[in-house]
Amino acid sequence: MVSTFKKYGWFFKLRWKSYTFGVVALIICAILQVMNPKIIGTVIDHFVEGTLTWPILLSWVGLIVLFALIMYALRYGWRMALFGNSTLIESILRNRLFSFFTRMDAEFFHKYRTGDLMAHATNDLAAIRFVAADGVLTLTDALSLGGVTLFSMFFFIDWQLTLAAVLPFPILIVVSTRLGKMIHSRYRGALQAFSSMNDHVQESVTGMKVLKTLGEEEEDFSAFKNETHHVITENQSVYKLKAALNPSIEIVMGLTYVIALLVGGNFVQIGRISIGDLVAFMSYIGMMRWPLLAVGGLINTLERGSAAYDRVNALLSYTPAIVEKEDAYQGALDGDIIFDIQSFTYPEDTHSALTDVSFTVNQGNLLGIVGRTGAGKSTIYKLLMRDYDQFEGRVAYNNIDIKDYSLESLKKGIAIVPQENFLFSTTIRENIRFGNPRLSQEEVEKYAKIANIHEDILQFPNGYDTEVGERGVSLSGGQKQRIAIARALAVEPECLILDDSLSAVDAHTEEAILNSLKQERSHKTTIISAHRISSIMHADEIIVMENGSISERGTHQELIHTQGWYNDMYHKQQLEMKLDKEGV
Ligand SMILES: Nc1ncnc2c1ncn2[C@@H]1O[C@H](COP(=O)(O)OP(=O)(O)OP(=O)(O)O)[C@@H](O)[C@H]1O
Repeated sequence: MVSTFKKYGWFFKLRWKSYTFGVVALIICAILQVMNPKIIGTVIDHFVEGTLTWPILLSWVGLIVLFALIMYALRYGWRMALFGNSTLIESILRNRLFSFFTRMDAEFFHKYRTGDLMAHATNDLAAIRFVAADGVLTLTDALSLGGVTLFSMFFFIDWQLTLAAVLPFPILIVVSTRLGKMIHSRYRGALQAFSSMNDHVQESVTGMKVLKTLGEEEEDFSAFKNETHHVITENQSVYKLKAALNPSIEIVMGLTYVIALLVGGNFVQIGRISIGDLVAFMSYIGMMRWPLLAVGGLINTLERGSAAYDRVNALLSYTPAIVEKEDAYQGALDGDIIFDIQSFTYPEDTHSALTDVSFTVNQGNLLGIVGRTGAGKSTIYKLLMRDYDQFEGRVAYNNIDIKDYSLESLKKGIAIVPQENFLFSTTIRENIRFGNPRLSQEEVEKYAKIANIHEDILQFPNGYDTEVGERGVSLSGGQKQRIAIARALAVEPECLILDDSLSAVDAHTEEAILNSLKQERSHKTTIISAHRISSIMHADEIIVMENGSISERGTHQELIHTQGWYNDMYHKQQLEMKLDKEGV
């Protein structure tokens, strides 16, 4: 219990004023609450002794009403204080987690599944919030109400009677601690099951089109039912223990009542305590029920919060493989690119993805990369962007090692249009100026024109204000690609990489885009990879990749005069185009 609250220490320090107010208010409430049985006992004794008068009765009732009003105000106060804090800790951690996600590298997202990360950001944070409010509230309430009640029983009624009545309480402490530990370990299992089910939902919804095309809905649904069943059984095992906790408290309470009645009745007979005292004592035992019951609830809340906190913390302590050097070069990235890799192997892979790949791209030049799928084209881009560090060799811009640059300079200097492009659920304008939100409409249009998408956008119902993404218009693959190109151009990158990003546009549009790119980016470097030779044939240099190595290199003219893969591919594609035109 202490260890759980220790984890939250930083937050309690941050909000110490409201926590102090909340805790003090709870304690005052507890003190006022234990006054009532004592007042009732006193009134009963007046009644038994025949000394009860209207003024006495009214003054005691007036006191009860006054206490009730004060308690109302205090309860309102502590609720506001504690629950306000709990939403704050949730939002602090949520922001921390989100900014952490945005800083993570490719390896991190390769390692963690999206569903897991979603479960951290929702379920875990809710459990943490619960501790910061309900946990603190229950602990303070249980301790103060239980403590003040025991104190009153001990000092205001009879200490021997109190000792006799609380004899069964240690049993309860042992039972609840044991069950608490078991609940903790089972709860971890339940969280993991939920996380895995979350993954399934996320993957199935994202891949619904594929599922339907392959007619796999039934199989996927039955796999999902298994996962749900697993979540249910894991949670049931938690509830079984929780269910055992409450009845054991009832047994202890019953025992306490029996002892209090036997011993207390005897004390009344021998004149040690009054009848009013015995009635007050019985009420106090009733008041002990909530603190004792709360212990069970508290264990549960704390275990959940603690498990969730550990999971979020473990995630936040992930150290990215890509770390910026202390005195990293902050200047803009420019100049020639030197790519000289002797070998690169993906983490957790055994065979090398790139072997002896060397090339230089002079500033302002266009490099074309072609090759079969899986040949290593995208891997080159990942190293050019410093997604991975553990390669043998060197990557440099303007003769400065890529590892010496600040991550910000790299981010600003390189823009990639990946094969699978992604548009955000917002307007086309916002998508284009995503990396540069201050762009004016004229500038946005300029980049849309270079990417040859301006005319298409004007045809949409709301022009640049048209929403895209899940709730917006459906765009063709080629339109998506061109908007993604405009978005990359809008950051005016020193190095623009088009990773097979013209595959869905027709040959005529492709030519137009390449021509405008050549004009607009004559002083900046562009790298294009494509399956279609026409996309890169005008490049200053073309390299052909095969199995992670360069198999051919040169200009288009040079390559079509060698008897290699490039030449074969070029002629094959020329023939296909010719047949297409002839409508064969
Ligand atoms: N994250 C990764 N972990 C391990 N291996 C990977 C990873 N990404 C790619 N690979 C492997 O590296 C090799 C090169 O892949 P890469 O994506 O660079 O090929 P590509 O030429 O871009 O192919 P395509 O034209 O189909 O995109 C492939 O064998 C691929 O399976």
